Amino acid sequence: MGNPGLPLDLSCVNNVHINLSAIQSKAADLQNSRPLKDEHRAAWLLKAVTCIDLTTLSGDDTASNVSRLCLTAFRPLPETLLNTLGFEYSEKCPIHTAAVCVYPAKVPCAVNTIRKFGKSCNIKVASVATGFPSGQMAFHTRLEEIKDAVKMGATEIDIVIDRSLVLTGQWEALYCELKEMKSACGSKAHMKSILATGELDNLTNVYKASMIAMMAGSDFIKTSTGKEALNATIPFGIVMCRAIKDYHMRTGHKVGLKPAGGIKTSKDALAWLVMVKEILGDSWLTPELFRIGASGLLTDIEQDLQQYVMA
Ligand SMILES: O=C[C@H](O)COP(=O)(O)O
Repeated sequence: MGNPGLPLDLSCVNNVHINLSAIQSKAADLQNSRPLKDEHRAAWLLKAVTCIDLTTLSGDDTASNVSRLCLTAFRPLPETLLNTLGFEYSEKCPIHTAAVCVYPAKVPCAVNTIRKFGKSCNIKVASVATGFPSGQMAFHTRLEEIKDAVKMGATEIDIVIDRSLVLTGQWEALYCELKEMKSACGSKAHMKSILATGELDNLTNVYKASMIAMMAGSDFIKTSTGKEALNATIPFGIVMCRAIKDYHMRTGHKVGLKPAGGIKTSKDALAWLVMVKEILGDSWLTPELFRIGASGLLTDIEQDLQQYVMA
């Protein structure tokens, strides 16, 4: 299922150098590109909603706030607002977030709530794993955490990579760890690999870690945990999209992108959608290939849509 991966080929990473100023200038071009036409803004914001992995990853998470999160995933916008925009919540339930994302201990609660209220929507339950957010746990413990989350019903596992393997150039060791993690996910769960880009020192490492993660079978590559000092930025996104494009050209396989961490405004969300459209094309703008991991984005999208309908 998903990305089968490739045998390790270090030639994909050995002679790579990513030019920081070229990426910064691409990011500036994207920022200065023509704003979205007003008549398309609502459609893009609704698209963003359907691509959200609605997240709660707090030390004080409880069963009730996880259940509430699942209900919000099921009905992310007020019904009146949706109706004004020409949509409705129906049996087929077209407007819902792609997934909820929680700690492993909260997977049973999320699975039960989604089963009860949102089954027809196919909202996925994603669990972070492998010692999130630091990844600094014994390897066997990290693998067990994946297996437990899958057993409890998570169908997407957001693993964190061991950043020390990137910082010391141990690409083969990183590949081997990720291969074992992918196999711990089994045939039913997708693996999303969190690179923690803000801790990888430079953009060349971001490209290399992206490539290794895809070769090892990651179904998505994800920027950040939301806990690093520097989280999802457009320059990181550009480099990851270029790696995804190179991997696609080489294998024909489409790997997804998940920016996460600090994405809080509709403007941020639209910037990511525009960047993905520009580099990877429209076919990546679906929940199968693009997610936004966010705990606090929906409120701003709702306010933006309210203003849009009042204008
Ligand atoms: O994986 C998702 C992130 O943890 C969400 O980060 P955030 O709380 O900054 O939106």
